Amino acid sequence: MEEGVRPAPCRAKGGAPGFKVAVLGAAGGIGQPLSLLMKLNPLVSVLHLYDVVNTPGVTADVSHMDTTAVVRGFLGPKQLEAALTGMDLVIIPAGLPRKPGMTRDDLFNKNAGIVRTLCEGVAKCCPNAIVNLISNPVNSTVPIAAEVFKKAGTYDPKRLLGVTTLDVARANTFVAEVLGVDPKQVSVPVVGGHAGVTILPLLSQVNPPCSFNPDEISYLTKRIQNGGTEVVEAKAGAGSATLSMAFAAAKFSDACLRAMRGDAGVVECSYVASAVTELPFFATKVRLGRGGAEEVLPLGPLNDFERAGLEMAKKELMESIQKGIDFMNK
Ligand SMILES: NC(=O)C1=CN([C@@H]2O[C@H](COP(=O)(O)OP(=O)(O)OC[C@H]3O[C@@H](n4cnc5c(N)ncnc54)[C@H](O)[C@@H]3O)[C@@H](O)[C@H]2O)C=CC1
Ligand SMILES: O=C([O-])CC(=O)C(=O)O
Repeated sequence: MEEGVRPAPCRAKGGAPGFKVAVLGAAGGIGQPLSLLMKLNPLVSVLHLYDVVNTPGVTADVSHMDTTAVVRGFLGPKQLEAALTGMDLVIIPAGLPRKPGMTRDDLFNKNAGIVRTLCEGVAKCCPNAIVNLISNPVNSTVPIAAEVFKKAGTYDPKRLLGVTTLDVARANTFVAEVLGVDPKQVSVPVVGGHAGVTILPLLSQVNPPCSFNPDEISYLTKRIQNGGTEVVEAKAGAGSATLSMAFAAAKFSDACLRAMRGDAGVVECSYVASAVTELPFFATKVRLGRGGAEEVLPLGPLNDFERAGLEMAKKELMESIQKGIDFMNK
């Protein structure tokens, strides 16, 4: 038998400056590459990896990367509180992914309870942490998290952010393909929510300014709205987007960390508590700051096609939000 790993005889000099970040669901399809990417982030000094399975292996593996962050693993509900205590940022990709033929809402029954439990842990152990919520259906899980925090008396709407960065990444990629340019040069605002018609790309507000013909608008809108389903079908039962999602989550979390450090002008799309429409939650551009979503930015001018899309998005979103709130108040 191989010898076990004994603790290193450290000459401790105190912790490196930086933020303490936890990934909940760290052993999953998103969790593993996301943990790797967070270990690469120089703004992270401590990285806690929590899951109900397999975290010892993932932790041992990621911890051997010679980057600054100190990595610790936590396994199962008994270790949730230790995983969360003292965290500045909590990223949550825990929960079931879709299989072909399912909608994101079909995940509600399994994932609502998982998100509730994990957010109860956040409220108890790191009530001031900023939360990046990835678990689907995001349109409902963010309202669930808000209700958990309200019940615990810790709710600050600025600190709860639903991650919709993958919609923006897809929009940038597909628009760049049509325009024949590098996706890095393209910025497409995607508003609304994170499922089907609630994903509303604002092609009239693409930066740098450009125009599309009706065929391009129809193709791009459908492809962006169906990006998740495109991956689910291509994976044919083996899950949903994991690598592009880990990339998108790492990008969004890095933006949160830079804003928490005090960088100015950090703006990302995110699904947050919002007064931009009559709905209590909505994704738009938000200005990130030390306290999270410091300012929710307005929608900007919409064309007729986008206004019609907004009405469809709001109808579906309203039901998903109410379903999340009802889950917590039944
Ligand atoms: N917001 C977005 O844009 C996207 C969201 N997602 C969602 O992210 C979630 C995760 O997707 P994958 O990583 O592909 O799934 P996965 O099944 O590969 O991994 C999920 C992980 O969560 C863990 N888990 C389950 N219950 C838990 C609990 N109570 N506490 C902690 N961990 C728990 C599992 O053990 C597993 O390791 C899904 O709900 C999926 O729909 C996926 C892609 C994009
Ligand atoms: O489609 C899914 O189920 C996963 C997801 O949210 C995405 O890839 O956008």
